[in-house]
Amino acid sequence: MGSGGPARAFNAAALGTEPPPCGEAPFARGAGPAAGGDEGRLRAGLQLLSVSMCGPSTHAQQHKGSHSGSRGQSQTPAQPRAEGQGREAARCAGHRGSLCSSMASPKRLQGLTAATITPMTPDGEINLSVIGQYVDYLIKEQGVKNVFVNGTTGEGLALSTQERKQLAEEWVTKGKNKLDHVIIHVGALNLPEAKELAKHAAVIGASGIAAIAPFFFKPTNKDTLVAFLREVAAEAPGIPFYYYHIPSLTGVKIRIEELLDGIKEQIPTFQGVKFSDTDLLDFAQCVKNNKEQFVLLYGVDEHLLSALAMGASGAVGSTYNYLGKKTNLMLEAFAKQDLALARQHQFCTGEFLSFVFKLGFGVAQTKAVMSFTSRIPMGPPRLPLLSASVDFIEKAKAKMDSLIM
Ligand SMILES: CC(=O)N[C@@H]([C@@H](O)[C@H](O)[C@H](O)CO)[C@@H](O)CC(=O)C(=O)O
Repeated sequence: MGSGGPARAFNAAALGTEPPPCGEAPFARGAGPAAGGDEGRLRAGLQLLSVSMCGPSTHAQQHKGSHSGSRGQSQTPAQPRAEGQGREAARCAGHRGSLCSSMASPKRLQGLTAATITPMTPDGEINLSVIGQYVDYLIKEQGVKNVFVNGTTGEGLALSTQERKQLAEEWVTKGKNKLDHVIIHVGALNLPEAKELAKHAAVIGASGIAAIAPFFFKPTNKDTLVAFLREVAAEAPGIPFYYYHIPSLTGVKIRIEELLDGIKEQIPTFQGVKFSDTDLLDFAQCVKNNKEQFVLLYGVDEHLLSALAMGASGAVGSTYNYLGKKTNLMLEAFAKQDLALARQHQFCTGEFLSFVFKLGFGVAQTKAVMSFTSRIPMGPPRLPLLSASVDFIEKAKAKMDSLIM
């Protein structure tokens, strides 16, 4: 499976194949042997793509009895033991034991990562009581074993620092021995808060941290952005750092190709980018120049197949909460070079999103969709976001039911 699967030439003819309807069984069509000579073009895109479902080792297997004090033993070259890791381990030793069994995983982040929703009670408090159920749902129902906590979908910037810490702790605790990666988004509008959250994430044993660029007072060039990120990353010197690029929301449009040039010298724990943008030229340049060094995770779910063709290492997004299973089938088809089938799965996600976009779709509506698909109550969003309407929920549910069987 994945890059280790039998080499088959890219089926150029399949490019013109009409995809079967959304509900058709996987691998029903287009899986025949290849005719075209474009194998090399896709091979690059396949090499680092490994479907998360196919990864045999679980966090539990990798870390039986481990503690962050011994984390260095299992690191890959991509995660060098950073200076100051001992300091972090020492901090961890002083922290309450149950959280300190370290989520840091020697496995590179790949496959699907769900950008988690923050469950809330009807009166708008964060609802930690359903996180355990949420973890089990993602694994069992969606085949997703990585989470990105307190990001956009998680309303991270609408939460207090205290709430963000509580959520981070709950995800690490409930994900222990179950999830492969718990990445905590620690970005904030001010440096002290981002640093505090980064330090906290390291202490509780998160597998990695990510940060957006601050977006009220914005960095105006690469150097100021790197200076900000460097200070944040330095608070968690033993775990990977990912830059969260989402220019549509931050307005910070510094190109990632430029950012990555020389970044490792500035930020030793820099591991990759969560690329939530549609500039596939920038994305492709990042892959071309840095694929072996960095994890390049794509964040526009409806365009994921295009990013896979460009060589994405994996994806982080909101729809993997409820369309993870479908998207995993797409990754699997892509890894098998069955482009027609991969496209069929992408079209399904696209059909749902295209439908809900017309109704008005954002984080609030994502919460509603997740509530009816998972049957875990996600509650309302926090102001200034408003709850999805009953009309939206009925229409979105009917559409989802027509696509997923
Ligand atoms: C703007 C936005 O919310 N983008 C989503 C996508 O998953 C998005 O919901 C999806 O592609 C539908 O447009 C993610 O990139 C956000 C994300 O990963 C996060 O919650 O941090």
